[in-house]
Amino acid sequence: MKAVTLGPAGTYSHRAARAVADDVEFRESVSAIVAAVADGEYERGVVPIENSIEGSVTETLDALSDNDVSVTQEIVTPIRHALLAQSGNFSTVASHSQALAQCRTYLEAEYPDVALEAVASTARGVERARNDPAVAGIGHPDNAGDDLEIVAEDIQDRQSNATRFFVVAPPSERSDAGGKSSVVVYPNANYPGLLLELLEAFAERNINLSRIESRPSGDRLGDYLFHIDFEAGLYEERAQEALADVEAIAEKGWVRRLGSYDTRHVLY
Ligand SMILES: O=C(O)C(=O)Cc1ccccc1
Repeated sequence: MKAVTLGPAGTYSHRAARAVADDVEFRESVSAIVAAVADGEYERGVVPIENSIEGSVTETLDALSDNDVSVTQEIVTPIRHALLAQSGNFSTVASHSQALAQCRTYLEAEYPDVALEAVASTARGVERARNDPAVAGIGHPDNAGDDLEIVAEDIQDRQSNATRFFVVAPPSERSDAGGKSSVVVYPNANYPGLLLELLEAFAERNINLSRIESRPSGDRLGDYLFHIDFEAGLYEERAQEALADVEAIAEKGWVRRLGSYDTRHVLY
């Protein structure tokens, strides 16, 4: 199976993608990965959706509402960041914006004067460090190779740092089987109690929500769509009933069923 994920080689996304495919290719942005799967170029894509320290990856949420894809699995992995450089003497730290944010307190305490540079991925930051002695990268310690020093390990601000990835697939792969499901809801309406009604559709059927995120629709200020993850499979009657209610509430907008899936924990 051929999968596409965030590159170059060595990103956390790459490590997660290896658990689902033997053949992994790369793109430089989450939107490009989801679009490549929607276009049928790849059978699977692996994208970060949420981190335990930094929260949602908004680019992923937006790509999921803008493209017709399904979610076939979620992968949860621990994230342990290392600082990699040619020596301890550097003036810039380059990494993915999420990695820089996950190490914010450490960097402020240990390197208050360095410049922070957000690049497309952690592996891209490590590549910057490999090419420039004034730059350090933050990434998985395996990226050090023979030419970079591991200046510090486990530099994330909390010891427990986990990221959740979605495995995305073409819409034809959408499944109703699985312990969890994800939907995107655009009510295209705004009245007191709208969100309460959406939540009641699940609460009344004893369906636990594991996440709800609002994202601006992009059409006008104050207009939102909602990303909802819940702990039931779409094959279950209670889930079908809840979504029938949600669809009625969103009659002026739309509901996108990303599908049902199971969770896989990947350690590396
Ligand atoms: O840049 C990477 O390595 C990614 O895969 C994105 C990311 C960044 C920080 C934590 C988890 C995933």
